[in-house]
This record gives sequence, structure tokens and C-alpha cells, in this order.
Amino acid sequence: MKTTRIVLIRHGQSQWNKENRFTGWANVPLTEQGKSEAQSAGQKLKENNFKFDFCYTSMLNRAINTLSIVLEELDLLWLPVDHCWQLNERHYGNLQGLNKAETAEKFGDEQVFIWRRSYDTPPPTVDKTSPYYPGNDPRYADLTVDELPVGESLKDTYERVIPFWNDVIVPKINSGTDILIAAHGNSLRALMKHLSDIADDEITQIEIPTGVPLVYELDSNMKAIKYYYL
Ligand SMILES: O=C(O)[C@H](O)COP(=O)(O)O
Repeated sequence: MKTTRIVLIRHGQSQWNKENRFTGWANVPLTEQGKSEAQSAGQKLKENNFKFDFCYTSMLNRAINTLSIVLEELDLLWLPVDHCWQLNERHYGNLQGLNKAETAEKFGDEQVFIWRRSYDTPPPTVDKTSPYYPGNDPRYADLTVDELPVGESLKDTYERVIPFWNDVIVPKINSGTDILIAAHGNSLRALMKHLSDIADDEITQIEIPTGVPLVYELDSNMKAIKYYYL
């Protein structure tokens, strides 16, 4: 049976990971630690002789910068890269910018766990006057009003990531291209759910570390045979 290998990587530590703030589509930078996580990820890929032809990332600086640091380590900065809003982090609605511990003190641990880890409960939404409404950001000018998120559950995120995977990334893989995807905790959790057929109530337990290459071996139906971290 033909097997395919792809590599996923969550961005390195961001400023708001460090400050324990809900981030979502907020465009925060990597910390120095995040940059060095990305460098080590690139070195590990190099030591293990990984080769890539094409990359996908999100529209958010922390994933774009992580990818570029990894590619620099691999001496592959010249590779083509698609920047796709579908790979963005889950939009955290009106929680964006808030401290996670303070939010738990205010609303209770259980409510915050539901917002963070339930499959289909969305966070409180933003309205069009919010600085976090993506319709106010020129990078999302091509999205329709229906596509612009105002606060997503993991299920909502899944419903934009997986059609993009099936329609764009799978054909690319099937054309014999070795791909690297740099994205986010929840867009990658959605992809893992699909690739490994993880049940709605089990995906709550999957936590993806920042800046560590996640290798997937896929069968000819593009489903996981196995996955492991480098
Ligand atoms: O957007 C965020 O805050 C993080 O990248 C992921 O957050 P979570 O672990 O709360 O889903």
C-alpha cells in the first residue's frame, strides 16, 4: 500500500501564549522562546532528512514566521508557500485578548473548559464594531460575510479546515508533492480529528505542543496510519 508522509507544526510560543491570553485570530508575534522552538523544529527535520516541495500556512504572523524559521534551517526559504485563512486559529470571539485564568475566575473553570475544549460550543461572539471582527482587517477582504467568523467552536473550525484539506491539500499531495503545514493549536486539532477519526468527546484530550514537528503517515485514502512527534 502506498503511504504518504506529511508534517504539521503548530507555531512556536506566541506573546499571548506566554501571557495566557485567548488569541484566536489576533495577530500576535512569536516570543524569543517561540523563535527558538521553530529553529529546533527545523534542525530536527534536517537531522531526519525530511524533504518538502510546498508549504501551507495561515494568514497569521506567528504561523508564517514559524514556517519561515523552519524553512531557513532547512535551507528551503525559496519554497512556494500558500497563505490560507482556512488554516487560521479557531476564532475565539469576544474572549480574544482576555486572560484565561482571570476568565476562569469570573465565569468558572467549567464554563471556560467548555469554551476551550467542547467540540461544538462557540465562545461569545464579536460584533462588527469589535477590533477582532475580521471584516475590519484588509487581509480578509476576499472573504464573504458568511465566511467571516465572529466566534467559532472547534466544529466550526473543522468545517472550514476539512473542506480546504480535501479540495486543495489532498490533490496537491496526490500529485506527488511533499508538504509542510504550519498552523495553530485548534486548526491542527481539527485536522487531527479528521485524519485519525477522533470522536467528538475524545478530541478534548488532544493538546498539541508549540513548535514541535508532528509527522503523519497516511494511507491511500488519506487517513492516518500513525502519527508521532519528532
Ligand atoms: O488561540 C489561543 O488562545 C491558543 O492558540 C489556543 O488556545 P486554547 O488552548 O485555549 O484552545
